Amino acid sequence: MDNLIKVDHLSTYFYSDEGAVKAVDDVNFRVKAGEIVCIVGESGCGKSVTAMSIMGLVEEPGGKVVSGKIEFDGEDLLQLDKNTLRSIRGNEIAMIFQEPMSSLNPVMKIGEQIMEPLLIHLKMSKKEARTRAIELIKQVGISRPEEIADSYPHELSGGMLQRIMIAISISCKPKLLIADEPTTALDVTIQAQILDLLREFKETSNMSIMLITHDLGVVAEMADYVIVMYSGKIVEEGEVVELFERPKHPYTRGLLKSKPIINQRQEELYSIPGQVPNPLELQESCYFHDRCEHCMAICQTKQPQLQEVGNQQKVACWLYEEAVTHA
Ligand SMILES: Nc1ncnc2c1ncn2[C@@H]1O[C@H](COP(=O)(O)OP(=O)(O)OP(=O)(O)O)[C@@H](O)[C@H]1O
Repeated sequence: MDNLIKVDHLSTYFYSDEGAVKAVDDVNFRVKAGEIVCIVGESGCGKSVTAMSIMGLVEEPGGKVVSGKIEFDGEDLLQLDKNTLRSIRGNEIAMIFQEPMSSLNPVMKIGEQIMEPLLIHLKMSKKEARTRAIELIKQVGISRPEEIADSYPHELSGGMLQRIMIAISISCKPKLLIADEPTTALDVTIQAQILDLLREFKETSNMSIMLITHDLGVVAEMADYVIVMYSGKIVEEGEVVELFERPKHPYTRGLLKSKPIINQRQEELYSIPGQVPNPLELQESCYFHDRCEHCMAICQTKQPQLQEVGNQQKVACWLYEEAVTHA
């Protein structure tokens, strides 16, 4: 499969009086055509900022993509002017956010909001766009589409609004859909329906999806490939089955251990001890060392690099250094 997007040495920082936060720090990954890549990790590890960097939504002077390349369909998005990037955004690359309410315009009818990208990017006439908007509402599983098209966002439930966001995001048949915690605010049944919908579109249109989540249940169900982030860095990545069956990084293992198991009564859910380090106080060390039960002397003074440990799995952890150097 070809790479649709290739992110190389991406670093995005935020600046404040207290210093620079390396929200994304030298991150490399690929998303192939028709593949679902999940980015997983606790809050604050850089998942959303990775997505915002791809979308060109990191705003200076507070934040800045300080280095790297984001090759999409052979072009470096970071080198494009604002207008070209805007024409790619919402058209070839679309994004769904966690809170549909904050992405929709409260005073504009649903139908008009779905029509907008069709008018702008696909240059449809108003009549064509309206017909297509109604089709899209139907396609995301909402009945009475005409009535819904003439409603305002506050008249719809959270699950319906997220379906509308999906309708908007797929309206121009994007090659890449970035979904940032698209189901976190929804109850489990609706969550499953929304995930099914995303998978269905991926399968029928060969769209690639970059799915950001902290929920390993969602990862297990959706991902082809998984990227685990911690404190702005990728600490492990691999094919979903491999990563779930043979997790290497103690952080990944901790995340998996804290995942509830279906049909099994658990007295108390495990949680990784400690907290994500303050991004302003990161030292030259493995950032996970003070939460890690396998911490060695080297982990406290030197940062491990991401290395291949077989079967396309990569890990940044000193525990595997020997296996790597003797391989
Ligand atoms: N606009 C901003 N200004 C300053 N710092 C920011 C900004 N946006 C993100 N950050 C910082 O960048 C780091 C990474 O944040 P990011 O939102 O990418 O995390 P995340 O993994 O997506 O977490 P969550 O699941 O909570 O969204 C955090 O330390 C965060 O505080």
